[in-house]
Amino acid sequence: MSDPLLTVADSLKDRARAALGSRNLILVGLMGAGKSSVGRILASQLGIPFIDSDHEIERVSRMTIAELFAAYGEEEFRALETRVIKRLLKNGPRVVSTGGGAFVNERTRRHIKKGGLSVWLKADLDVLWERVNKRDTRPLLKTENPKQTLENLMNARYPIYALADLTVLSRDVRKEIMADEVLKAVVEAQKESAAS
Ligand SMILES: Nc1ncnc2c1ncn2[C@@H]1O[C@H](COP(=O)(O)OP(=O)(O)OP(=O)(O)O)[C@@H](O)[C@H]1O
Ligand SMILES: O=C(O)C1=C[C@@H](O)[C@@H](O)[C@H](O)C1
Ligand SMILES: [Mg+2]
Repeated sequence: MSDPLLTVADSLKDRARAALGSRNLILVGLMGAGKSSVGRILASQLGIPFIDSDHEIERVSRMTIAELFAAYGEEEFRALETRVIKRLLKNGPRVVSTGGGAFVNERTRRHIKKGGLSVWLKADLDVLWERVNKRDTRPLLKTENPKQTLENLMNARYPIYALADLTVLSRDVRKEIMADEVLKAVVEAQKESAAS
């Protein structure tokens, strides 16, 4: 006999995959929200490719994000990020995890809105801080008081991230559970748009 729990999980993946069609699933949100790690799980569950825009930027430039910021400054980095994300979204369906500032940039946001379904992984300050303070690779957090900087970024960016199509609360639960919550949100959104 088939395991009823497995059947439910399979049908969630299948329903989310069907709801997505040829659209990309694009994760946005602050550093540490889980875009890269949850994105990878989502892609494997949906059976579609996963791409992380920060990794792609590092691959094409053959520099780290920190080196790019140091050598060219944030403005040049954002221009490169816009171009890379525009290209990544051309061949859906894919799961695309974006850098923390991507959706805040108006041009990049336009490409994301056009390129698929955007999901904001929203987390509170303590969850984010617990996750990001373990590594010092993030140039924007190289300040006197990085936790305060993170809070300032939250205040400035949360109203913009809220423009994403869907919002999923990123909590301190396993990444697989977070991925399931994203799949459920995708299915629910599809049901709502079919009903309207
Ligand atoms: N649900 C979770 N539970 C526990 N740890 C998590 C969870 N999600 C992410 N993490 C951990 O938090 C850290 C940051 O996650 P991740 O790199 O996925 O975030 P991000 O949103 O891609 O950040 P960035 O914008 O800096 O790339 C990683 O060490 C990851 O393993
Ligand atoms: O929040 C941000 O603006 C950033 C987040 C990272 O993903 C990188 O894209 C870069 O460090 C900038
Ligand atoms: Mg990431």
